[in-house]
Amino acid sequence: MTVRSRPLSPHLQVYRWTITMTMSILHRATGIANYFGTVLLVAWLAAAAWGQQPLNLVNDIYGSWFGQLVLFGFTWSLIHHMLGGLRHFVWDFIIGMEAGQREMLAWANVIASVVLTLVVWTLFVWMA
Ligand code: HEM
Repeated sequence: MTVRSRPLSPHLQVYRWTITMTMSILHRATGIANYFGTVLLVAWLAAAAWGQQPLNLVNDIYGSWFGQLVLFGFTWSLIHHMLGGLRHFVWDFIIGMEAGQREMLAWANVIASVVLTLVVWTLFVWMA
């Protein structure tokens, strides 16, 4: 029996890496991060309902440099994911799908997520 060489589907390494590919992965990654971040929010609310001592403990943990780093990341993840969701909403109207527009929307998502996260933390954490 002769073995015919079949066409191979292109491997991931064949593709040129694009910002839209990165955003696709980031959207799912931030979605997963949002699940874990929501657990942190629930833990804080549960501690508050439990009493002053558990609340102080959670506040101390969240107020540490590591806690602040995680909360900053969670804020960025939420905002980045929300803006990504709005990007999908825009696409639902078949707008912003052309070459160039996709990249522009992707960069706008990245830049706006960083700017908005800094605005939220400046107003509600650093200046509060
Ligand atoms: C804590 C809040 C949220 C959590 C835990 C969450 C979680 C997730 C996860 C895990 C995915 C990936 C699903 C998959 O790829 O199979 C996802 C996708 C998605 N999320 Fe969220 N999400 C949250 C908030 C939001 C918000 C606020 C928006 C809109 C403003 C949004 C819009 C979307 C959209 C449109 C997709 C689908 C994207 C696609 O089709 O590729 N999400 N979300």
